[in-house]
Amino acid sequence: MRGEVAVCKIFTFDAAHQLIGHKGKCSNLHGHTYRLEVVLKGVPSALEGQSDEGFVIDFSDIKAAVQEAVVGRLDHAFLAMGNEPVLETLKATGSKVAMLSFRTTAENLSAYIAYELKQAALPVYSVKLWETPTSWAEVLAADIPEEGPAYRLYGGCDDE
Ligand SMILES: Nc1nc2c(c(=O)[nH]1)N=C([C@H](O)[C@H](O)COP(=O)(O)OP(=O)(O)OP(=O)(O)O)CN2
Ligand SMILES: [Zn+2]
Repeated sequence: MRGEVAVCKIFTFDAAHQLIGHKGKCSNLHGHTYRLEVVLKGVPSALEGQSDEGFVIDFSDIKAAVQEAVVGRLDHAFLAMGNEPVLETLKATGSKVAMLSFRTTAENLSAYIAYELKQAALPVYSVKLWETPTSWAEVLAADIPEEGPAYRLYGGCDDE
């Protein structure tokens, strides 16, 4: 839309996961320092003299909203599909688990994050999730179906 500007806030979080059935080393329990790039788009506020004048959205408000909606849940957690043998032990010993109920690929995680941020009423344009310094997945908010990301067709969500 005319006059729109994109703004981006970057986050990092640490998490563990295991891709059961992966043909390579990612079938092992392992961890990543994920880098999350959240891009929001909108027309900068024209409200003269207001705190938000000239902002699409205050970076500090993005930080708080993204932390609340996703990062707090994922940081220092085991990202679980539900089929990982280690899951019962983690639960029994009180370790932090984010029960996502989808295969925890970068593709699915970026779709999950974009969907959650949309649900939190943020004007999300895209979400890019770096799993390693050389691997990322990106989802455009406009490409997420109304009923939620494709992983919901073969997995549930939020059944912690
Ligand atoms: N399309 C996808 N492929 C892979 C995913 C994924 O989410 N989507 N995930 C993995 C593993 O989780 C793995 O941890 C990351 O794989 P990779 O980039 O191969 O990791 P490396 O440490 O080998 O990275 P290099 O920079 O190439 O050393 C696997 N595939
Ligand atoms: Zn991995």
